[in-house]
Amino acid sequence: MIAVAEALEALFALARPLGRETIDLRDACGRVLAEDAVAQRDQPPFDGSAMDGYAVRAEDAVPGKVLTVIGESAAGHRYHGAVGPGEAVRIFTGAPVPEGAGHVVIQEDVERDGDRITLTDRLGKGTNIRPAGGDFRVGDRLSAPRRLTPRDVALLASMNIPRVCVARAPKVALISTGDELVLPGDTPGPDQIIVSNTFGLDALFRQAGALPRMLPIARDSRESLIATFDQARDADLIVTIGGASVGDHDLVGRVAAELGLDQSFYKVAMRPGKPLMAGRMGADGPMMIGLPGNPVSAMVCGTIFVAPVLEAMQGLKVTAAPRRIARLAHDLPANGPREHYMRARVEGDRIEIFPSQDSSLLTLLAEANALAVRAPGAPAATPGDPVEWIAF
Ligand SMILES: Nc1nc2c(c(=O)[nH]1)N[C@H]1C(S)=C(S)[C@@H](COP(=O)(O)OP(=O)(O)OC[C@H]3O[C@@H](n4cnc5c(N)ncnc54)[C@H](O)[C@@H]3O)O[C@H]1N2
Ligand code: MOO
Repeated sequence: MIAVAEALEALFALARPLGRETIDLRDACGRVLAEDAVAQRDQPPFDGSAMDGYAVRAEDAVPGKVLTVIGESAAGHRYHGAVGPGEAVRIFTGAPVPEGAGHVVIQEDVERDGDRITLTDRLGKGTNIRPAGGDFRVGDRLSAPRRLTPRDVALLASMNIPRVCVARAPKVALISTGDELVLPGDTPGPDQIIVSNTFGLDALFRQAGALPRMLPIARDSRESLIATFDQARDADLIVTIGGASVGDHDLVGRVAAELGLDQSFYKVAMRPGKPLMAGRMGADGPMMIGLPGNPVSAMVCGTIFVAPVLEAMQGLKVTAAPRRIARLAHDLPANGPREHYMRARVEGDRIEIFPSQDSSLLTLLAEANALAVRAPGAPAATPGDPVEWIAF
């Protein structure tokens, strides 16, 4: 058995960065920017008004001043001309500030009578003018690599970048194994259950920017597994679920070896997740990660191992899930010899670790928002003790 950190290192060594592709900006959210995006223009492209009001010369922006309105500047339609002494241009938010103007007096600070305005004595401090290029300038960059957020998409749009170069999304073939499994919506036989973690992992991998494909459930036979693996040849990563342990029907390791798996490791000193395996299906074949079948084990291993691998494949920093510290809400017994990832809830800086950690319990899985991490052999802890945790 190897330690979690060693397993992660071995996985990162197996993960190969994928190529790039150029896609429409509307499809870019959640993808990883592979090349710096470069602004094609200044924003704003002109000195613009931040408010509805009157553009006046800086020296005319004094309480009590009486000015003559000579025209209008609206968003999309500038005033062609300059503002002279004693003059004002009616202006609206987003409109170009006319030449000569150094201040926009908001309309609430003005009394208007025909073409004449009188500035009241309430004039605010700022000029209400947004300088040209004050947001970004042509040539400014959004640096790669970076997972694009909806906010990034807004910025890229305003930089006039309709298509972006992103890392290709890793193709993940998800293989569930077991005679006992049927899909949600099917009618299970008396000894059957519904696949669950396959769907959880599918969602998790999508969040990590991958394109998972759920293959038909492989039955507990060599032939069925071989046929299913065969459908996964074009994947970047094959993730199997179940059949990883030592039972008579746990065939994944044996069949994968028969199909050319060059195994990197099998078994990790962690709880849950011990029977994890990984390797590559031949020199040019897909990477393979075999997850344990227990629903919690599969989701924990998906979070701790597979999601970071998917990030690495997309060119993001090669790093383990970040850990934070919270204060324990109760007593906790000493840990055993394996690193323990315990379902927990974090509220503020307080962590409550669930009393049952049975790796089959999906209700507690859904209830958790954190995995408390306990080092091998950690001594008993008491309320207020610091505990490391990972978002889950
Ligand atoms: N004698 C031993 N028995 C077991 C050991 C051991 O070291 N010695 N390890 C235990 C540990 S730890 C785990 S974890 C499990 C993992 O076993 P497998 O990876 O072989 O998983 P299965 O036996 O196929 O399934 C376990 C459990 O999970 C259910 N399952 C499987 N796939 C799914 C799915 N896609 N969706 C929902 N549920 C699934 C399956 O029905 C079983 O109940 O082995 C222990 N045993
Ligand atoms: O380690 Mo198994 O993964 O406990 O449930």
